[in-house]
Amino acid sequence: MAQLLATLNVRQQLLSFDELVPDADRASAYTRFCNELWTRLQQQGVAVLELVDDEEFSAFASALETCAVFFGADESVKQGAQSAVPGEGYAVRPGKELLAVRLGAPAWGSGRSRTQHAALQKASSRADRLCRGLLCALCRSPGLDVHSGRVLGLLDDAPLLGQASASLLRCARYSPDPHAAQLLAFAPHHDRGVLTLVASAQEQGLQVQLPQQGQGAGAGAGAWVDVPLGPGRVAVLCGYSLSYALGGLLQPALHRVRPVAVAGGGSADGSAATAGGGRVSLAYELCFRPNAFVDPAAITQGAAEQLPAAAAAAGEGGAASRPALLTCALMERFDATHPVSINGGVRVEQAQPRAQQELAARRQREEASLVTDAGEGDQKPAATAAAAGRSGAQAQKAAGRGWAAVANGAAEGPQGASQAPPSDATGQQRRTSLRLQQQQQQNSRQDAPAPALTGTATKKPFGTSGGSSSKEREQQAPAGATARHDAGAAAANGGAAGVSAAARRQREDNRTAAGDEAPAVKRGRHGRAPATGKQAGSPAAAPSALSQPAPAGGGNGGQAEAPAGQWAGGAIKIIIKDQSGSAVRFEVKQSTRMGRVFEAYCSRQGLDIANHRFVFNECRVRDDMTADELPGLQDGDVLDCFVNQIGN
Ligand SMILES: O=C(O)CCC(=O)C(=O)O
Ligand SMILES: [Fe+2]
Repeated sequence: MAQLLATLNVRQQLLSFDELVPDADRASAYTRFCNELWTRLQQQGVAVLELVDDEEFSAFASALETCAVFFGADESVKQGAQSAVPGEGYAVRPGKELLAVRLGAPAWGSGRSRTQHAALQKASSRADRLCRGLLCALCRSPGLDVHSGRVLGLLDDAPLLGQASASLLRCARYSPDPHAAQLLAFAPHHDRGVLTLVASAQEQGLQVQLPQQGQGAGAGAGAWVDVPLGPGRVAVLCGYSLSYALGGLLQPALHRVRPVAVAGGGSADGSAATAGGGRVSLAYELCFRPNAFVDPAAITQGAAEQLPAAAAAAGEGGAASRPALLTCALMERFDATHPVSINGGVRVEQAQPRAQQELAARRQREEASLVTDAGEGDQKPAATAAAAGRSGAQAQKAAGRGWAAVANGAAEGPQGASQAPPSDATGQQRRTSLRLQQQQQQNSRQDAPAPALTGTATKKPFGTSGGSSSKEREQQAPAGATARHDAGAAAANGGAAGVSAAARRQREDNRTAAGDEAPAVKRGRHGRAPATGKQAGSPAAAPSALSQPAPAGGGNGGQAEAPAGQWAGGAIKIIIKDQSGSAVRFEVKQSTRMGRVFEAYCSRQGLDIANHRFVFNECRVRDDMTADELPGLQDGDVLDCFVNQIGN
């Protein structure tokens, strides 16, 4: 079968390699494997591994069965799969159900749930081992040729003793509903992690878009192709974190899931793999640990000779222009450049009644001292506009926060890594190209029936896909935005929380000014709303002016950057926007603790604050920060509110 030619036999060429004395033949077979893997990821965005007859696949197969049984169980069993570990648990999303498990996390539920948890842990552990082997192979490939420790050293130790790993196994059952078949089951997205392994008993469903940028871009660029799965096969996809770490030498794979008709009817054949109907899949996402220091320049230093040219071809300036970042800051960057969750806009369940009451009382007390007003925002996701319009200097400021975290002692860096804050001189160019890429991706999402992956890795084997499907609609992926999913976010961002915990401030500001009517939010340069004349160090910025309504759209002469003394007058207005574009405006003083603003915002919007995070200049804003601690915050600036979703 043609597809088999495109698969890589892992048993012979990867897993057994390290166990055997590498004679010359084996060594060259291994080198070929490494090269094939690298080339496929570069040219196709995906490699399909053949695990047939390999006991490795049995863990995946039994985990797929376990998932099918779980998804076929009644609600009480599913609701029992709740966990205190961030990002874990069971969730229902449009067109699918999801179950997420973190390697090393304590079991949830009891009885059968525990057995299921154990089976999923076992599959995670196998997948983790496989991912590490593949990562090692990529580093050893002639195409890259860097010491594998530079990348493997950014992962957490596995298994961790009594701790949940940053890596995550995400199980999905897609709806067997024929109406849902009109929609994409998983909208196009990048995975945020390092590598993702996908397994499914069904051959069809997963599709990848052939790279449009970088060395891999060639014939058929931008076309959607089927990734043939089924028993014994595992797809390997490059995630955002690896792409960043390698300075863009590999592009993150844009992939999606088309719904496929899978007959229900349970386990008449003795297999539960189709219980209840619908395609079942496993996606193991290997992630860097939250406090790892990802330094693309250090990682790719001295790599294969063709890399400088490849980096230039990657269109984003290569490793040199990618600042070294902690994983948690990298994840904020991911969120800011992938503002739309593929399951976006899902309101999370309300908190428990008692906790809710307490929260409400506290909010009432605090809200009395905050002025808010709702405004109509433009419908473009704020982070996209901000990311696209930000200057290199601003991006550098944002990157600098990663360094601040290092100073707080939460970070580690590879030996010999440069300790100077990196520059981001081409940030603007990179973001522009990113936006272009996103637009191109969006444009090409209407492709219809895709060719399957075939051929060898040494040539670009794919033709363009023809036609377009008017039936196909994407779920919740507005124009201009590349969708993301939030797997791994909680764990990775947990590092940010850890960084912040020590520094909680007690000084709070007390009262802010009286309310005013919300003007429509307009963005000026750098994605900012026009500054008003009463602030930003203008002569009018006197304390007495604080109790006056802010003139809407008043000018400061188009000044993009406020003078350093902008806080001298005391307060500015900021805007918080959610992913739908609706905006709420707040007036804050220098010493206002941002947590209070977020609580007031969530209270007003009926949101559970525990499930939301706030981002300014691509970096998460911690609750304990005061307004003047947000570098560059000016009157009219927009903070984005994102939903932390469970397991996807
Ligand atoms: O179900 C699949 O085939 C892929 C799922 C996926 O892309 C993900 O979980 O990130
Ligand atoms: Fe994915």
